[in-house]
Order: sequence, then structure tokens, then C-alpha cells
Amino acid sequence: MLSTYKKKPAIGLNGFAVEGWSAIISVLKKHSTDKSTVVIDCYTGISHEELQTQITQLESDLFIHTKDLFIPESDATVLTARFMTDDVLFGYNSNISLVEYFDSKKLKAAQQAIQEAEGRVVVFGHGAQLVANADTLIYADMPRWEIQLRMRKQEATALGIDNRKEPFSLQYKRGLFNDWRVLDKHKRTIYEKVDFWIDTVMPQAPKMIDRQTFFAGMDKAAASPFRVVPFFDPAPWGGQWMKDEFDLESSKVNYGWGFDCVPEENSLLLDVDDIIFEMPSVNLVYTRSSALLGKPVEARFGKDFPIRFDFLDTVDGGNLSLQVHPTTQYARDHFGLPYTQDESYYIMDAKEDAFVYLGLKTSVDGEAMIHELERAEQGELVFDADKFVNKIPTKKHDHFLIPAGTIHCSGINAVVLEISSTPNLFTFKLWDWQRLGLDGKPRPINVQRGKEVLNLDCDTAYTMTQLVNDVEVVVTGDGWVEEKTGLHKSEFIETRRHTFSVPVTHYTADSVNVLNLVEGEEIIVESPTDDFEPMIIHYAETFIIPAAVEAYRIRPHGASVGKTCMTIKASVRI
Ligand SMILES: O=P(O)(O)OC[C@H]1O[C@@H](O)[C@@H](O)[C@@H](O)[C@@H]1O
Repeated sequence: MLSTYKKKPAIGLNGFAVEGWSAIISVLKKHSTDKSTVVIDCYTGISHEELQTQITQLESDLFIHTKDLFIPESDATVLTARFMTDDVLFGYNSNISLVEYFDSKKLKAAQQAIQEAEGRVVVFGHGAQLVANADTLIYADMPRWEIQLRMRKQEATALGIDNRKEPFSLQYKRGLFNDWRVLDKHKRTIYEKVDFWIDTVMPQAPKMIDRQTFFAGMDKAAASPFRVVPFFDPAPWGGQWMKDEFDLESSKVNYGWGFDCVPEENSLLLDVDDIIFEMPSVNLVYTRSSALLGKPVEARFGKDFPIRFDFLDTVDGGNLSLQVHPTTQYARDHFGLPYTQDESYYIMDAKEDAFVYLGLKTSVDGEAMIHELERAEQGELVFDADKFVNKIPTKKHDHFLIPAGTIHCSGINAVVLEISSTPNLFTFKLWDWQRLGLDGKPRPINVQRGKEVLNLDCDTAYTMTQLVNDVEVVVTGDGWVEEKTGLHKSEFIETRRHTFSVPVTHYTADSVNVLNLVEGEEIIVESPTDDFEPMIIHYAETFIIPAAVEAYRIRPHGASVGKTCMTIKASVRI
């Protein structure tokens, strides 16, 4: 099948961009005099070797790598121990500042040496900006998805610690709970000062843009519909649907995950006069939060993008683990999360035998179920999910609402579009069907945590009335219908489904909108007042409308003209 799904969406603009190390070095040489201080700060995941080799071409009289000014690894381990915890999966959100990684004596000595230096000074590494007043400040950034790939290949060192030999889950835990928080906090303070941004996602094929181009990209993205770059990953339960539908690499055994809108992990592409510059999309959230999120959303969530869209493909795969997510208070107490992992499953596609496990059967003895789960965790019995949990047949366009604390999982042969709050690691697996993870080992089960958050009052009646297809028509017009499909009243996301064969006008109403074309081949998103360039969207593509857009119009386009299309739209309840 010919796929129309675009895997590399980019925001087009004119500006300054160069590619290749020799072009980058020559721009930097021109930009800095022989007596100036050039500072190259960076995120984790970059190749320190590649960068350092190239930077030495700047011919400095004094070269400082911040790793030589850091506290020893053993001290960095102690510094972060409280946030890393002993749990194999979960840490606690760190509040460490980057400056705490520096040995204060070494830092002072370096600053003294810089003052006394006569020629060009180059400072490179994490936190380089904290060492010297830069005449030229460069930032080598890296999207989190690429960092994860490099962690798996043991190519990414952590902040102040070389943990490449650790299992991926521990490397990721350190990134998520500590390093990325520390580095993001620092990056948020220097956006306005950075003269040049370097993209080294493709080894030995770097790109560089300047400050004006960076902000022009941010301004354009915050004022028009845009997409982030989706990424796909296999899973123990992964399926075959996305492979065909999105034309993914056929040699992979399966694809379970499709992350289509997780701005803290996805990339954003700027197409600067045909040079494609890749950066973490969270840069947009950090620099243009009020235009993107909307002021009331920013007031509540700060610079967090609160909505996540992703696909879970189990077609010819397996059941997800039977699981539950922490309540808000549990997530605060145990992980330092400001809000928890509330979810919903919108069914994109389903085979005849597809189903979802959701909520407890009426009259189930919750304590007895937990006891059996505990015994199953010990390998003493095979847990009989059907005895305790509602197994609900599902079809295309069903919407299941999954507030935290609800026992759930999608079964085999479905394609779920998860429309959820952003946190996505906080899954307490209760039962994993005696299956191994992709690494050949059983995945960690968390009945002990799960039993503390399970909502035992969520029985069949509650599930069927409150969590399954709680759909209400909001308004209809000639050729279109708008329905409210969720989420549950205890979740902060509102979802509206539009079924239409004619143009429909939408209003952001002070909240970022995230949409997906769940039916139909192609639509076009336009500004009723010509404020942004029209954007074409294909089946299953997720797209983001910044709150500042205010009004936008969607109509069937191309092959879909005259046909009925459907979008699902998520926004934050204000
Ligand atoms: O945890 P597994 O079994 O891989 O399930 C896959 C995923 O299911 C979804 O519902 C989410 O809750 C994820 O957080 C979870 O990880």
C-alpha cells in the first residue's frame, strides 16, 4: 500500500543555516576574534569526541573542557542518589542545578585562567556557559529520542557520570529524572544568549543556524499548525499495522509504539532554505509557552506541554501488560510529578476479535484479586484476567477513558491512539501474560505499587456508563457534527470529534489543540484570515495548533473532497 503519512514534517523558513564542519568552523572563526571567548555548551547525547575534534580547529590559546572542572563521578553519584532511588524503573524528579556539578575550586581557577589568557579561549562541555562570559555562545543540542537510541548503543554518557555500560532502563531513568531536568533548567536561562545552535543528530553531518533563524522558527511554529517528528519503536506486544500504514522499515519484527506528539521527546525540523535543522521540540515549548499553550494552560502547567498522542499497535501482536497508573497524590509523593498519567484509548482500527480490558467485574473481591496478582508475580499461578476484569469488545472509533487508578490494557489486534496527559513511564504492570521483554527478560511487575492506587470501585456499571463511549453530540450543522467523547471528568483533557464533509471552523479557546485525522485520506487546515500558510494533513497524522492561532478551518482536501472525514481534537479544560 502506498502510505501518505509524512514521517519528516518540517517548518519552512528563510534564514541563516550552514552544514558540514568546515562551513561551521569557518563561520565561527569569522564571528570570533583571536582574542575572544568562544563557549560551546551542550546537552547529553552529543558525541563529545566529534565535537571536540572539530572545535580544536578554532585554534585556541586556552581550551577548557567542563568535564575537567566537574566533581568526581563518585560525588556526582552521591549528589543524585536521592533522585535515582533504588527502584529499577522509577526515580524522583530532581531539583539539582547544573552548577552543583562543578568543583567550585576548579571552576574558580578556570575562571581566573580565562581572565589572564591573552588569545582566543574556547570552553566546551555541559554547563560551559557557566564558566565564562561568552563573546560567542554556541549550543549543541540533542532531541531525547535520539539520545535514547544512543543510550541503547552505549554511545551516550550521562551528566557527570559515564554510565554507558548500565542497562538502557537505568540510563533512561537517569536522563528522565535528573539529567534532562537539570540541563533543561539551565537551557531555559540561556536561550536569548545563544548565538548559534548546532544539530549533530547525523554523525559527521552537522548543521548550524543563528539566533535570528532559531527564533524565526519558534515564532513561525507558535503561530501556525505544525507537526513534530514521529518516532516508532518495537514492543513485546507490538504489531504490524503501522508498518504498512506508515511505510516503516519492514525488516523490523514489529512496531508497538508510534510517538506522534510527545514534545518533550520528539524533534522539530526547520527547513531553512533546504537545509533541514533538527532540534528538540521542547525548545518551542520553553521559548514560546504562552503563544503555544495558551496563557491559562501555561498558568497551570508552566512550560510543560500537557497533552500526549501516541499509537499502540497490537495487530497480530499481543496484549499490553495489564496495568494501572498512579493517582495524582501517589505520583507526587513517590515521583515528584506535578500531575499524573491519565489516559484514554481512541481506537483507530481493530480486527473483529479486538478487545480492551477495563475496570473490574461487578462483585469482584478486590482483595482476592490482589492476592492472586501477588501470587502470580511470584510465579505461583497464572493470573486469570477474565475472572476479574471486564473484557470489552472494541471497534474502530470507540473511545475508552482511563483515569489514573483504573485497571486496563488494550488487547491484541487493535490500533490505539492514546490521548493522554504527558507523563508516560508511570505504568504499574500487574500481570504480563508470562511473556518476556524484548531483552529476553521478564519485565518488572509492580503489584505492590499497583495495589496502593487501584480504584476497586470501578466496577462494570461504572466502567460502561463512565468510561466507554461516553459520547454526546455538542452541535451539528449542514454536513458536520461535533461530539464530545471525553475524557473522564477527573481528567483535565477535553476531546471533541468532528465528522464532516464540508469546512468546519475551530477555535483554540485559549488552549493548545492537538488533533489527529482519524478517518479520511486528506484534509487541509487553513486560516480564515490568512494568518498562516495552509497545511495538508494525511490519515493518522497528529498535528498541533498553538493557542495563539485562535481560529482555524479544516476541510476535506485532495482525494477526500466530497467525502466524509473525522478528526479528534484534544485541548486542556480551562
Ligand atoms: O507497559 P506495556 O505493557 O508495554 O504497555 C504499553 C503502554 O500502555 C499504555 O496504556 C500506557 O499506559 C503506557 O504507559 C504503557 O507502557
